[in-house]
Amino acid sequence: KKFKEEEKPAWAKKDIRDYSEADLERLLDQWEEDEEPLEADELPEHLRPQPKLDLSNLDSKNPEDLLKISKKGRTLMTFVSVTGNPTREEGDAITKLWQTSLWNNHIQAERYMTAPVNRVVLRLLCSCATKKMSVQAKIGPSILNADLSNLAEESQKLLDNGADYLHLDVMDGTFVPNLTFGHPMVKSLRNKIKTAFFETHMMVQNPEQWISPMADAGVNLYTFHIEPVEDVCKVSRLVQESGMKVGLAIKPGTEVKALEKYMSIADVVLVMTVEPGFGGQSFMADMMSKVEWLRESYPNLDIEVDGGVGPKTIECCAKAGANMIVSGTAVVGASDQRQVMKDMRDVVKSYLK
Ligand SMILES: O=C(CO)[C@H](O)[C@H](O)COP(=O)(O)O
Repeated sequence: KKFKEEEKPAWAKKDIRDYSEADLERLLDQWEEDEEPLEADELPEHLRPQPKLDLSNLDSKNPEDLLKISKKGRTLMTFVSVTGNPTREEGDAITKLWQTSLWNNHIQAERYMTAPVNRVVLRLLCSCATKKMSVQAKIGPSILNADLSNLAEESQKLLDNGADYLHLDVMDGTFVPNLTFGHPMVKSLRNKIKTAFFETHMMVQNPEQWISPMADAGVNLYTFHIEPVEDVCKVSRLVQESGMKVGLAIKPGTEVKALEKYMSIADVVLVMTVEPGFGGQSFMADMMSKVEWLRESYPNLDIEVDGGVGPKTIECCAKAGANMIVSGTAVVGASDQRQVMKDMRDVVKSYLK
C-alpha cells in the first residue's frame, strides 16, 4: 500500500527481511485489499452474477424444460431413475449412454450413482453456460525443447512462472518424423504434478490406440490430428467417454473446412503453424486465415495455435482470434519465462475484449 512516509505503521517501515509472521500476514491482507476486482466473467462460476430463473411453470417431468432451464447458464442438479429394475452395471451403462448423448450436444453432465442402485443423480452443467463465458487467453508452453531428463522440474518451473497449462508433444515416429514420449512418461509427470491442466498433442498415426492409457495417465485434453483418422466422430466420442476433452488438430496443408463437420464435438481446435515434428521452426503466418475463419464462425471456440509462436508472432495470432497459445522455444529458453508468458497473454487479452 502506498502510505505517506509519516503515516507508515511501524511494521511497514521495517526491512522486509526482518518481518515476523504477523507482519507478513498484514502485508498479505493489504495486497488482497488493493487487488483490482475481477471482471464478472473471470470469477469462478459460483461467484458469477447469475440470471434469474423462473421455476414456477416448470414441468419437472419434461426433460426439454429442464434443459431449457439449464441453458440459462446455471448448474442444475436433478434426480433421474432408470426403470425396469436394472442391475447397478446396467443402470451405469444406460445412464452413461445418456451422458454421452448430452455431451455430444455440448451439455456437460456429471453422474453420481446413489442408493438404491437404479437411481442416479445427474448434474447438468449446460454447454450454453460455457458458451456464454467469453474465451480466455491461455498460454501453454510446449516442453518439446526443454531438458526432458528434468521434465518435472522444467514443467513445475513453467507453471510457477504462470503457465496456464502444459502442452505435451507426443510423437510416434510415423505420423511425424520424430519420436518423443508416451503415456508412461505423462503418468510419471502427473504423479509429480497433481493439479495442472495437461494437454497431449498426439502426433500419432493411430490416436484411438492411446486414449485409454492417456486418460489413465491423467490427461485433461486429448488433441489428435484428423488427417490419419477415418472416423473422427468415433474417436472423439471415445475421448469424451474416457473423461478427457477433445482437441482436433490440423496440419498446415489441411483445409480448415475439413473440421466443419466435427465442430459440435470439439472442445478445442488446434491450427498448426509449422509442419508438426520439431520445435524451433519458423511461424507460418499464412495459417492465420484459418484462425480468422474459425473465430468468425465459432466466436466461443477455444482456438489454439502451435509452432513458432513467441513475442514476435503473438500479435498476428491474437489478431486473427487465437486464444490458446502454445509456445516452446520462446518460453522455455527465455531468461524471464514469467515476463514472456505475461506479455503474450496480455496481447491475446487485448484482442479478446
Ligand atoms: O508441436 C510442436 C511441433 O510439432 C511443438 O509444440 C511446437 O513446435 C512448439 O515449439 P516452438 O514454439 O519451438 O515452435
